[in-house]
Amino acid sequence: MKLQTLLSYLHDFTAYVGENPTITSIEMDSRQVKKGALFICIKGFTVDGHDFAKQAVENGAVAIIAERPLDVDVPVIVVRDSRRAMAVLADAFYGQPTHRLHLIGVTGTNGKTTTTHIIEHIARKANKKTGLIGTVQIKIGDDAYPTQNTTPESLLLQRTFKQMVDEGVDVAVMEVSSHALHMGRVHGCDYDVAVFTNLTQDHLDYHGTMEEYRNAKGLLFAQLGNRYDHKRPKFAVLNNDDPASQYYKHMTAATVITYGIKTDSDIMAKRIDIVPNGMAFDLITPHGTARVKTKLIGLFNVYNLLAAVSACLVSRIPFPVIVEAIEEISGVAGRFETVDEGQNFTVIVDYAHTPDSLENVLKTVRQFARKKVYVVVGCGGDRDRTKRPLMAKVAVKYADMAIFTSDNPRSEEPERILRDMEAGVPGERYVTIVDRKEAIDYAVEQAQEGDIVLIAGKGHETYQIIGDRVIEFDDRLVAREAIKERKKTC
Ligand SMILES: CC(=O)N[C@H]1[C@@H](OP(=O)(O)OP(=O)(O)OC[C@H]2O[C@@H](n3ccc(=O)[nH]c3=O)[C@H](O)[C@@H]2O)O[C@H](CO)[C@@H](O)[C@@H]1O[C@H](C)C(=O)N[C@@H](C)C(=O)N[C@H](CCC(=O)O)C(=O)O
Ligand SMILES: Nc1ncnc2c1ncn2[C@@H]1O[C@H](COP(=O)(O)OP(=O)(O)OP(=O)(O)O)[C@@H](O)[C@H]1O
Repeated sequence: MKLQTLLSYLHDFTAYVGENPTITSIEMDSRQVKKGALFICIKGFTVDGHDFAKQAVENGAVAIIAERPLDVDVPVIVVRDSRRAMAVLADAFYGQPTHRLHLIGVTGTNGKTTTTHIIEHIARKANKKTGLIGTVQIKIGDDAYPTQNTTPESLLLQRTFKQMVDEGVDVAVMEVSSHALHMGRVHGCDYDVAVFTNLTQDHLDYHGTMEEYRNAKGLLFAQLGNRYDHKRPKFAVLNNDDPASQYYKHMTAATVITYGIKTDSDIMAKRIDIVPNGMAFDLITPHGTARVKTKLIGLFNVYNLLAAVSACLVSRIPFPVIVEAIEEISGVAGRFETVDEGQNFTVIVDYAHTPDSLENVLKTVRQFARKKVYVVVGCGGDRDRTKRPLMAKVAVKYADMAIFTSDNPRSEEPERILRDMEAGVPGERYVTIVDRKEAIDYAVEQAQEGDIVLIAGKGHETYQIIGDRVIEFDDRLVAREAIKERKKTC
């Protein structure tokens, strides 16, 4: 594609005089640049891409997008916000792939991964070829690819959508983080359905206030009428039991479909019961009503199921197919995943890493706990500090024994993170063990017949970030080993 053609998609840049080279690729990392590339300088959080423009040119870049003029021998196009410009250019360069996909975006503090996996499962049951983008992985059909972010940067995102189109995907479902919405990573995406799960405290280190956080999520539902933004969705699927939905309802131009348990909604769950190995509830929709049984556990998962059902119904998946699919779905990796080595107590690994998700998961554990509940929990470093005392409070409130430990301390001193947690529970009973493996071992050693050990915070993750080291660490494997060890010594 010619540079000038590509630039015609941008409406906010400083015109340049010079050559009109053919662009054969777009890159944001100078190390990936090959001959013919358009290099986009992104001001990062750790380094500034503008500093790598010369290296990009040496590697073959034929034009540069930047936020300021640069002294290089190729055309430099100056834009106000290169991250947002990148999203528009990537969308154009890859042939606006989301126009050719049925795209479902899921946002909310908790439940994005679970809801997207349920939607993927239902769509597959309806014989659709699916694509999935989220925290755990990127999937195209049965092929899985690792990913770093919940919502990737726009270049990877649009490249992935293009691959999905090429491989015949019909339904693409993705998690849309508030960071991605705020940074413009999803600009250019043409959503058919936008889903909201819930809004509770998280990411205030980035967004500052709950209002800003709510507004960032709202961008998924808004029609801002600006070519930089993603198109408005056709349907907005909103959790009627969450107050933030009222705000999104008023700001969206999409057709609103609501779901809920407490508030009268288009799609509802009633008569929710805990049954052996799962739950049963009446699923009430405009397309039919059925008593469904699911292997998923916890009221929060009823919400996730309702969100997914609503998205699938507006995506014209038949009700009977949805019901059949729900009954089959087992859990999502690291979400309420049990570790079973035949021991006489229960060990659950869960990704709960916000006060609200920890509370939900502990309430669920409490519902079926016959004896003591142990929780092993920590908080991430370099992330929202205000969550720490709140998570400690929740742990102490619902568990018989809370064991505070390290999550991913990143560049922070682990002891300092733990002190922040402890500040939330003065005078309460808890144990602090900095080393996560030792903390898990301790909980497993303490557990007696019928007890439940919940290991919270890292779920599916297979690593731990301590300082600048990324070490192999999987709560499920560590717990499994601890249980085996315990059995040997018993
Ligand atoms: C704060 C943030 O969003 N950071 C993201 C960002 O990293 P960064 O800005 O630090 O990038 P950088 O490393 O400083 O580099 C700046 C630029 O210089 C370029 N560069 C760098 C070195 C070089 O030699 N040459 C070169 O060209 C880089 O390619 C980049 O374009 O760009 C990276 C590449 O795309 C992202 O992986 C990274 O996300 C990190 C991992 C992250 O944790 N982000 C969080 C805040 C986030 O986005 N989270 C949300 C949701 C989480 C949730 O819901 O729980 C998410 O969607 O993941
Ligand atoms: N609807 C929900 N409401 C509250 N808590 C939930 C809900 N669904 C899941 N959870 C809890 O939150 C944890 C994370 O769930 P999930 O991975 O589906 O959310 P997420 O939005 O993708 O999180 P993240 O963006 O941080 O990856 C689960 O392990 C569970 O404890």
